[in-house]
Amino acid sequence: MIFHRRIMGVETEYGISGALSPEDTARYLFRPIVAKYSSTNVFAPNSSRLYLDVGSHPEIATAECDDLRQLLAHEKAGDAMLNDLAVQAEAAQAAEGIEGPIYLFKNNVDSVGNSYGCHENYLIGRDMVLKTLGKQLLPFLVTRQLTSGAGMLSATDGFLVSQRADQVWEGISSATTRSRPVINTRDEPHGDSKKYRRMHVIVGDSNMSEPTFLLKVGSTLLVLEMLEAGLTFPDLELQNSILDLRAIARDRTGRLPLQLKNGGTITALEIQEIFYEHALKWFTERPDEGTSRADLERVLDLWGRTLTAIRTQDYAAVDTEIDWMIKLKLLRRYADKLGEDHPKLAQVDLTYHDIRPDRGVFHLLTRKGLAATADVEPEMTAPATTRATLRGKFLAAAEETGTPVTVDWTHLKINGAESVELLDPFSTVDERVDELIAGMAR
Ligand SMILES: Nc1ncnc2c1ncn2[C@@H]1O[C@H](COP(=O)(O)OP(=O)(O)OP(=O)(O)O)[C@@H](O)[C@H]1O
Ligand SMILES: [Mg+2]
Repeated sequence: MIFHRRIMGVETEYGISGALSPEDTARYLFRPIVAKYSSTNVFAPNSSRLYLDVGSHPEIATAECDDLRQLLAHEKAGDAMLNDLAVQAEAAQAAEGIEGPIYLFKNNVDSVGNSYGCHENYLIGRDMVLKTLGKQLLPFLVTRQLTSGAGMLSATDGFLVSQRADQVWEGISSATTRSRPVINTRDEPHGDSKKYRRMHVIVGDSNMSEPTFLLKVGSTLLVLEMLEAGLTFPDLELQNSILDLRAIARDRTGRLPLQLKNGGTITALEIQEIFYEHALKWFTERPDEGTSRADLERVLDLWGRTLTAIRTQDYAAVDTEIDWMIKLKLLRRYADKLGEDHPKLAQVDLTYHDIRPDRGVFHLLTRKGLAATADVEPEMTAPATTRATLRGKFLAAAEETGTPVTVDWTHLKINGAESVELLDPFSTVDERVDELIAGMAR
């Protein structure tokens, strides 16, 4: 089965810091949520999930989206919601005499080396053997950091293209996400398990740059479609994906030879170029469904320009669009002024990811025209084109009528009554939900 219109969602974990310990800061952050819902694990009005997992990293999992731009709008809504909570928490702390800013970082590694994720979820058909698909996808995902990494200064190895490259330990695994595979095959479809699977990609970096986010997810959507369509690719299986992942992060030229399983070598840049060339052709054949042609065209355009920039080692054509190149350029400016070893560089590396619009370095670069945007506004209402709209309506009605309810990705329930199960993430109408809502109004 080929999903031209595909359900997808992105989970983003944020780093937190403030005057208090991360645990205490997170407690302040979630105070308004706990006051309203008596829980730190809730669904927001736009149908996304907001929660505090172990390790005090606030997380937003976007609602089910079926369009690339919509997904970015929901991802941005996550930033906006958490930023609001941080502003409130700062005020609450100040009122209690605890002075100092609260920072939320959309990055993937903290100053002591703990890592937290940005997971992508893609719906695929039950007929796909996830292990086989994963094997074909792995070379793409291992090398995708060249276009989509967020970049970081490592204490020992200089500038790395990706934050997550050193944090992933396995290729494909069904164990918990804590073993950090590139692809997690845990069978939790959040939908009809006879029809669907949910592919859980763990290897990506969180992106500050909107064009980079669109390229990261958009290129993956195109590659997934091509694999579902059974297009034949050369055998790109790598002998040692995880070592390669680390090596690629350290090689901005993309030219390091990687060992192929079936003999011979290939470079990361060549792997991306193969997928890109196939995608160009696929784009002319695929039906115009799901993400718009205009948006996919932009993805392909940026993908091609980025690969050219890496091939020529002249980043100028994309260094306002690709996260790691935007950051590298900025760090070089500081290094020229202050020297390579100046502590300010690590601080800039971190504050690049500060989500506060009036303070974060990335946002500053945007205002100066040094980082491009995709002109997408945060979306505070549920996606109208997926199951998320049903959850959104249900939550809105519950709020309006003061009805206590419990929801998750596949269930809507008025407390004390039977729950309604929504197994089709593509479905936007359901009489049972209408009845539940009508029942509330009575
Ligand atoms: N059928 C589906 N196919 C693809 N993605 C889906 C589907 N249903 C839900 N999603 C998305 O999957 C994500 C699930 O996020 P959540 O944080 O709850 O992940 P999880 O892997 O189930 O749990 P956890 O992070 O707690 O381990 C959301 O972004 C959601 O939009
Ligand atoms: Mg999650």
